[in-house]
Amino acid sequence: MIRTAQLTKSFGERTLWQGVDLTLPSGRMLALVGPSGSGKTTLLNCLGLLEKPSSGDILHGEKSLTHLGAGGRRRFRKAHLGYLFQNYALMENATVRQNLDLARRDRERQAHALERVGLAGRGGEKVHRMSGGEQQRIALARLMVKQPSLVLADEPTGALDEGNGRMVIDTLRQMAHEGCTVVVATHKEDVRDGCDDAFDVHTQCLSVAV
Ligand SMILES: Nc1ncnc2c1ncn2[C@@H]1O[C@H](COP(=O)(O)OP(=O)(O)OP(=O)(O)O)[C@@H](O)[C@H]1O
Repeated sequence: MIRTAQLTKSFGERTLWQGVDLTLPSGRMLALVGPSGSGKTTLLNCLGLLEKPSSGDILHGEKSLTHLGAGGRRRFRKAHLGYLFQNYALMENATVRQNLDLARRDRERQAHALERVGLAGRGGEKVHRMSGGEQQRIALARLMVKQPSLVLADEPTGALDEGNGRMVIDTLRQMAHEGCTVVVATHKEDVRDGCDDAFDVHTQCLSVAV
């Protein structure tokens, strides 16, 4: 389980959020909501150890993650974290399969994941020839192959039509069901409604579903 303790982030004089205490239990989906510029992506980046908070801590069990060095952060990210970010972070000149190999070289899992995201049989294609929405779905397939314990998703339905958007949320829900924690930054009401809990980074109000 990951939790934050009095987490605060400022850029210069401007404080985005302060004293954030969040518990992220496995099996649950948390939506990060709030107006544009309120700091949803920045909070995701901090949880993903891509950016440092100004103060406070992020804890995995009793272990502080904010005090890890570069090597420790890299190992933690590799072992535990999965990202579904807007730039997809795919190797564009490689094939879909080569991208999935980076997560885990398990052809059976890969085939299942590609089928789940509607890209069955496309493993040999070069990523840069595929559409934005298809690339977003490759990133989702890569997550399914990796099976991280914490998934961080930034507007994961952004480039997708309604049906594929629903498929993404259903897949994240399935991953939560299998025991991972999912955190989703979103403006979209249907995505928020698909999550269990919601944290408004602007008002710092947490709504928990019972
Ligand atoms: N490295 C940085 N230096 C200074 N300001 C930054 C930096 N990174 C982000 N910001 C500022 O922090 C604020 C929050 O940005 P962030 O992307 O986290 O918001 P957001 O809630 O995700 O917005 P949106 O919904 O529009 O994507 C913005 O005003 C942004 O300009």
